[in-house]
Amino acid sequence: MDIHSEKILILDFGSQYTQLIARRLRELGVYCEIHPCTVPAAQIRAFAPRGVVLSGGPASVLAAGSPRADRAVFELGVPVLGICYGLQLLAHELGGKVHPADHREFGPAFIDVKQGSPLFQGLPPRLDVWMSHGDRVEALPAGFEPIASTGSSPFAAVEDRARRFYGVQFHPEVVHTPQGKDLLRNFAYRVCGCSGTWSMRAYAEVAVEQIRAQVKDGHAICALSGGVDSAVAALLVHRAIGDRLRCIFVDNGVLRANERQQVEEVFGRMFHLPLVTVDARARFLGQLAGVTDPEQKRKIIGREFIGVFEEEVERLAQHGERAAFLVQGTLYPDVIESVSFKGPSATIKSHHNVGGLPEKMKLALVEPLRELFKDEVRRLGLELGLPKESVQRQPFPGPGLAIRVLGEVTEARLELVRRADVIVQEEIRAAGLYEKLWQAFAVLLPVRSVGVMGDERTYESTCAIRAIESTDGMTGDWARLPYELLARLSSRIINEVRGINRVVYDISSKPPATIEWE
Ligand SMILES: Nc1ncnc2c1ncn2[C@@H]1O[C@H](COP(=O)(O)OP(=O)(O)OP(=O)(O)O)[C@@H](O)[C@H]1O
Ligand SMILES: O=c1[nH]c(=O)c2[nH+]cn([C@@H]3O[C@H](COP(=O)(O)O)[C@@H](O)[C@H]3O)c2[nH]1
Ligand SMILES: NC(=O)CC[C@H](N)C(=O)O
Ligand SMILES: [Mg+2]
Repeated sequence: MDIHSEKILILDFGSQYTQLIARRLRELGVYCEIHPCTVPAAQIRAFAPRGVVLSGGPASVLAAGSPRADRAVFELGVPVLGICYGLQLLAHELGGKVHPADHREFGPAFIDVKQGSPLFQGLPPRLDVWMSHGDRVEALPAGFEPIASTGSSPFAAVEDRARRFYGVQFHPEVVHTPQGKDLLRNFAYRVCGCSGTWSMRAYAEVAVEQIRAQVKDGHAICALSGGVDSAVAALLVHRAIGDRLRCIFVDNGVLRANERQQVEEVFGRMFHLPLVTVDARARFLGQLAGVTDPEQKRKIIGREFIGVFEEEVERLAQHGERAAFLVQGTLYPDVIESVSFKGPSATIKSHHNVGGLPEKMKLALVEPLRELFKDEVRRLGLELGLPKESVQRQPFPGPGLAIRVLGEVTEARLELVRRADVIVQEEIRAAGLYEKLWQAFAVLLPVRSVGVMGDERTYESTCAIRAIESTDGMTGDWARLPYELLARLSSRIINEVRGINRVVYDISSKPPATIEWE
């Protein structure tokens, strides 16, 4: 079965919404990939798309050096949909005219649709849309006709039906264009001839076959954290190669309450995954002793993880098991971030990175989730029988509580944040908010303050609560938790966790703050 026979190529010109185009198409059961607009023609041909989408972008096609796609896209004989900058590029490249508009359009607008185009089939004659542009198309290339207009622009949507080229000035991929998904469905199904064969079930089958073909012999190791990504990757690989998989869970001493027991329970006893827990608490805490700098903490943890995995590979070798493969839960956003059209970005914090592992240990990578977004991984997890609690688990960073204990990481301070975190988890769940929030957790600050409890003076630690709404962790807003919930959190933590006498709520969004405090 080739679930990749219906593929759409998205060329990225730097729009903030490019990923949304991919999500919408995938929701429609159409496999697609985002590539930088600079991708060479040979690669485009090899990808063999059923259609191409040109994304929006911040540049103006009128500016010298603004991004272009290889002209081969227009010669593939497949449909093209230009969105915003993509439309302007179509017009500019094929002989039309683009100019800065007198009236820039930002925000909601409506378009009047000329009936008859496959792009608008089944849609009403007037549509609410979302605009965000300063340039506009003033003259169409030969062969093109307008198919929708706004009060201020006659070319809100255009087509060259013979060549199957389409362009829209608005953004069908954003939720503020309520029927945008129908338009994208029309493009994918009616214009490109896709039928929506991409599903998580089909994906799982194909992935399992591919893993079998890749891991023909030898063992594969997988660092299993109990998080969604590594769990789903491990389950897929286990399906493919059974007990040639060795999962390694590291108890690094900075886990949350009961985390080790839960992971062993779910993956060992429930899924019969061959799981080894390495008790490395002393090793990690020993190395972290006295360290307060966040980057240094992260680097130590990354290094110790690698050390533990190396020792495990060595131990397997002594038992005659040659580990030749490393399973990683790399997701599609991780992949696109490294190939994006946009330039390299500054290092904000070093995410503990198991990525340092393979080269050093000469293991081939098995990354069965490389094509998926987080919500797709969650659906795949359900498909593979992972319990709902595991699938909906909020992300938990590899460096664990070490980066949620600001200042020195000691057993005593870890215990404070652990106990506060249990209360946060309980109350957030009880309020029915766990799945709505990207993350909610407690942070122990290196600050003591004066309080009065039972007529006694206290001078104890401060705990901050972080609750964040986000779709991908890249940006986020602090959650407007109900006051009653905040009150309960504060009173429970202060009453139940001896050593904390003050609770504060973090009201910073990302950016400019980050989600974790270190
Ligand atoms: N305690 C641990 N033991 C073994 N491997 C770990 C541990 N913590 C993290 N890892 C490895 O680091 C990788 C990255 O961690 P990350 O938190 O990004 O992913 P995850 O834990 O699988 O999913 P989630 O993002 O939902 O927490 C994990 O996929 C896992 O391979
Ligand atoms: O596996 C991980 N290793 C790390 O080193 C790491 N640091 C942050 N995070 C998680 O990533 C998301 C974004 O976090 P920040 O806004 O703090 O950068 C949030 O979801 C964080 O919990 C990590 N995950
Ligand atoms: N959102 C976009 O693609 C904008 C395209 C172009 N930069 C303009 O302002 O018109
Ligand atoms: Mg994790």
